[in-house]
Amino acid sequence: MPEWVTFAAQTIVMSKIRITKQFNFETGHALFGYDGKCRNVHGHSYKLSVTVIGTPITDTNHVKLGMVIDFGDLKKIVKEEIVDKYDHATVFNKNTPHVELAKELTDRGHNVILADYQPTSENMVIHFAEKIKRRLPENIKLFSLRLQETDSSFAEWYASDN
Ligand SMILES: Nc1nc2c(c(=O)[nH]1)N=C([C@H](O)[C@H](O)COP(=O)(O)OP(=O)(O)OP(=O)(O)O)CN2
Ligand SMILES: [Zn+2]
Repeated sequence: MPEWVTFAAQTIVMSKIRITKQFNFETGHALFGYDGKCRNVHGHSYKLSVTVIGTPITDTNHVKLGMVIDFGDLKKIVKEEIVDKYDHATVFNKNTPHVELAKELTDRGHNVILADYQPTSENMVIHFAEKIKRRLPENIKLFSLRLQETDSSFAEWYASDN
């Protein structure tokens, strides 16, 4: 085997790599008790960036050779846990009188999510981190999440901070 091939293989074995996939979903929410316009029911085109970290597979017989995780497998997890649930749903804090509004909307056939927290981007990104972490294979770690509410506003979760 030429020397450069050995060198390349050794370099790949040693490297931890971060993989990011981005998602979009449209979700309504209201911040009960908030002292601004976001106390009203309104919506956002949320953008979620999911970054995981791991070592690319080196087994030459593995169908996922060279991948930390197949982007498609990461997409399946995030779609099932978050996008498919939150897209075109409205999130309310179930610990507030908004629970009545939520019930009325649900009874009328609307897609409502009752959260156990105020649905700020901070709390939503914490919740999403827990949901994604539970679905990742043992050897792949959630590195960070970035949840963007508007062009100028986003919240980030980093494993290293928590
Ligand atoms: N720390 C947080 N502050 C606010 C949140 C939040 O989740 N965390 N959420 C809201 C509103 O839901 C909404 O996102 C408004 O955000 P804001 O950036 O203020 O949006 P604007 O369009 O008013 O801001 P521009 O600067 O005009 O883009 C409020 N605060
Ligand atoms: Zn908002």
